[in-house]
Amino acid sequence: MFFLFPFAGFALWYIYSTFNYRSRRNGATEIPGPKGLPIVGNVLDMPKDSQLIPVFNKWYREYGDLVSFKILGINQVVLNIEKAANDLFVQRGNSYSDRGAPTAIADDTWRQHRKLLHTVLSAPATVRYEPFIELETIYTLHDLLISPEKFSDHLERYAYGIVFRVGLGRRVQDLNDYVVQESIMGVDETLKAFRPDLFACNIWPPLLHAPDWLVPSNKTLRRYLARLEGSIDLVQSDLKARIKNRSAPESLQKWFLEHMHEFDLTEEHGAWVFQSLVGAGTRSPYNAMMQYTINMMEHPEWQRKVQEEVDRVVGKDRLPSFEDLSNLPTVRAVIKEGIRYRSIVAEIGIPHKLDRDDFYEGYFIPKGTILHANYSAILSDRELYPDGPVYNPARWLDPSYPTYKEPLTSYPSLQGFTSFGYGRRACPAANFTERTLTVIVARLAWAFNIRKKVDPTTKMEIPLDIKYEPTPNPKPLPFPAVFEVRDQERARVIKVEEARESARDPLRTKKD
Ligand code: HEM
Repeated sequence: MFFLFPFAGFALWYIYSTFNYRSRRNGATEIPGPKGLPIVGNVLDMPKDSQLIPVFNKWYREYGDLVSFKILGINQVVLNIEKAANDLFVQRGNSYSDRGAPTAIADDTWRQHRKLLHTVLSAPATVRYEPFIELETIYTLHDLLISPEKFSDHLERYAYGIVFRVGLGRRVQDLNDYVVQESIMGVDETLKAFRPDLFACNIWPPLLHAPDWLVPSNKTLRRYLARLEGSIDLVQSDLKARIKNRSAPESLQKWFLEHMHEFDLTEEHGAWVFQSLVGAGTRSPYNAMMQYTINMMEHPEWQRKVQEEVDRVVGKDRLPSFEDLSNLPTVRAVIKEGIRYRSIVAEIGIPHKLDRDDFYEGYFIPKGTILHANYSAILSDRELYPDGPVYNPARWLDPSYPTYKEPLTSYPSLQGFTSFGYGRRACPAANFTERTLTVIVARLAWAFNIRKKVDPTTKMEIPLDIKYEPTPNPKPLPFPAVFEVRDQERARVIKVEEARESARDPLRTKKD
């Protein structure tokens, strides 16, 4: 009997909100979009096992710059042009900055979280961690030298290695680390929760209290949150024990615990902030490195250009370092274009939720609407990107393109780039990402040729057929690639550096 309550509640809410909506709209036009079915809306238009981008792009072609659809009575809007994303997410950021996902932090403390994130990820703060970052790159080059076929694991370990070392003062030796495994699970589940059609309680919060047999995603969500809390507790108590016995190395979380009085946050909040750093700060850089791998195989001419630049600036006898980055615009261009290209083929933004009724260009956008920036459309805009979806790093290096900016010692840069989001929810780590990605990519280009695998029977290169998971910020599904050290002298430099730097690693334990 009780299980009928959510249904009855839903029906009443649906009828009420339909009538209420008409009066609030006050004669304004509705944003055009595909007509859905009664009650369920456009649920059936959502592809269960593939990406949302093709659906959003099809609607863009059919309905225009702004498209609206509904999932179980909740309005959703897709923004297909930069102007609309800027006008709403940036100019009216006060009202368009909620997340609206069950795993997102929903209370008002997120503003304090942002303050903390901006403080710890600011340029001066991260410069302190450059030696740690270089150390992680050396481990990665060494891993790739020893077992190049596991390139995907090594690049993922780098992404985790950086955030765990800098953020939490933990070393990640491999992906089997328990806390890393829990984080990978956490990131996977969080990203699913940001899809408009998964996690029923995301769409209609009272369903969180429905029985599991009725809403199976509730069980998944509870299990995931419990595991996540367990791993956060583990990291936090481990760190506190090490602070107490004075063995804790420098890390952003240690810094927070020592400066907590400057923020209106508790220890638990702080722990969640650093969990969000792991959640948000591992998948995207890993994807960017995988995209670099794919692009170097698909565009060997750009691999040659990057290697020529790195060799000219750095030479053969030492690894590229942070001091070289301003002289490596091609490396930065290849990274930025890779992120743009990936956003076009595989990423929608993380949704923003509107917290009041609003009117925009004659349209009514009701309170509670979930808005998605369609990066694929925005980053292929013909005015800014004349050759649209083509992978072309020259657009950042050649004055004939509208995206070119000088001086090349600073540009291309990831600061303020669309792929990092908009307004108050924009990625706080563009600078941190820029530095951690540029140094690893410069070192990868210096050390390895990346090429397609050759079929031993036909002796022909195996063509790439890259597919992505069906979530926002998806991982590419496994694909083959060959990482080949460029020459034995470079292999020697990597081995020498690894031996020297790992001996100095403050997080090395006796059993390593
Ligand atoms: C290629 C690398 C990266 C890309 C493309 C990227 C992109 C994004 C995007 C699109 C958002 C959502 C923005 C919005 O809602 O409008 C975001 C949020 C966030 N990113 Fe990044 N990011 C990257 C790397 C990182 C790294 C390395 C870290 C941390 C070390 C990080 C930490 C965060 C955090 C904490 C948020 C949530 C902010 C909030 O909700 O208030 N990101 N990022």
